[in-house]
Amino acid sequence: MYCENNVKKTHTNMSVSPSPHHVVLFPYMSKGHTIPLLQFARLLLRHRRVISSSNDGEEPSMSITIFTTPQNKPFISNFLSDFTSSIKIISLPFPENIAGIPPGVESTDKLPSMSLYVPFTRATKSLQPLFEETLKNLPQVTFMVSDGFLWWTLDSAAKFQIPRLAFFGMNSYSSALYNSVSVHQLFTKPGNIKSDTEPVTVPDFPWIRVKKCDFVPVCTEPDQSGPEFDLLMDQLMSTEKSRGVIVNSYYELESTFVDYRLGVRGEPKPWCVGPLCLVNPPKPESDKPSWIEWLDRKREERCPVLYVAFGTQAEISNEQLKEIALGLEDSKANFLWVTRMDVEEMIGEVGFEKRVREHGMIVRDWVDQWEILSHESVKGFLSHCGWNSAQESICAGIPMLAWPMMAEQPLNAKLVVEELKVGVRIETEDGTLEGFVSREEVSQKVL
Ligand SMILES: O=c1ccn([C@@H]2O[C@H](COP(=O)(O)OP(=O)(O)O[C@H]3O[C@H](CO)[C@@H](O)[C@H](O)[C@H]3O)[C@@H](O)[C@H]2O)c(=O)[nH]1
Repeated sequence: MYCENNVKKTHTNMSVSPSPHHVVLFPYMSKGHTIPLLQFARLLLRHRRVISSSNDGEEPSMSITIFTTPQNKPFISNFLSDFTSSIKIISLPFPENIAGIPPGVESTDKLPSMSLYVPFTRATKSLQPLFEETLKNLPQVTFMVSDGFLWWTLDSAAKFQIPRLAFFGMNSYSSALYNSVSVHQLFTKPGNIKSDTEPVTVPDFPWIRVKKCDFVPVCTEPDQSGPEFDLLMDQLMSTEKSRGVIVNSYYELESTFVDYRLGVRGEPKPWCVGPLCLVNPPKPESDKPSWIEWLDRKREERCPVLYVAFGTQAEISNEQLKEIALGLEDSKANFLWVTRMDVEEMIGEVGFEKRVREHGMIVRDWVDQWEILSHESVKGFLSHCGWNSAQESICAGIPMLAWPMMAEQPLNAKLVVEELKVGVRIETEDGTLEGFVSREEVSQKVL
């Protein structure tokens, strides 16, 4: 890519490099999509250029403009607070008066329900006129990376002759399986399967068996129409016409599936730029939140800790939450549970936190998950297998209890359990994705 060429030039000639590249990033308004693109910004800024041959002065070989909306700007500024001189953040107002979406909600983790994903995502198109007005007045842009969900940014990029790369949060294993299942019409051909839970062999990967419920319904229902399907088509078409796809993963982790994707005709080239969690800067020792102090104490007591977290979008019923809480309590394992929910209130068990106080801590704040997974006390991760969480766990060397809940998470769980063999699957009672998980299943797998 551009940055590699530039670095080569600076190192071979040791002469003053050409003026820096200017990159535009436009993350989708969801933490699981925004975080890896911000990490990608960090990665780009690591590339240095020589600015003076006399004193070997260097500076980042790129400047970056990040587009977002007002409510998301503080998170982004905070995340990249050490790079203020090379990064500019521009807020475009998010539309109001969208049916079902409360005013001020500009990120999927704040949505009352993920069933609002389609109107929320469609609403982002109203940012397009101001986005283009702003692009007109920016210094020349070398390339743009925008989220695959923001399909309309391809048209904006084309208007200004900017090469656009699409960022997709999925790994190559999941993308390859989605592609293969679709090409072979494994689930969409009528009569091919008897139930959503029947295992079927994937023709391109004969050692893998998948179930219909491992895939989002919009991709497997024979009747392929409706607002969700139309949105998906817009996103896929715009990705197909892009210059490339940025993937937060690495070749060595899933080479068979990267090779498969490289061979798909008509698809833009995937660039594996991960694992992006490794660019996270170390935290200062002086700045310890209470949960890190708690983990420090567990290290002194030589007690291994299970980290429990289900990402930023999972929707868990009160009944299911109660089984998780009581399963963790029964297991007697030390656990650190990060959740936005008020567990006691939702499970109707006042005193739960006090009861488990000796071995469990529940945190409702935003945490630095990478810092937690990197802590010596953490020896396991009960996770929904969002790709960021799963890859962070792999990079930190922490085995997972894989409990997928939505999106491509069932495939991430298969990758973790069956291909990489670094996790154990939590099973629902009926084998479906939405099925119920008993407290016994939780406590037995934890042990
Ligand atoms: O208090 C918190 C909570 C989360 N995180 C981070 O937030 C990210 C969450 O991402 P992920 O684990 O992928 O979960 P989701 O938020 O559920 O991610 C969505 O986006 C992912 C990437 O596309 C998909 O793989 C998931 O299925 C989809 O639900 C991770 O980097 C976490 O480290 C924190 O740092 N602190």
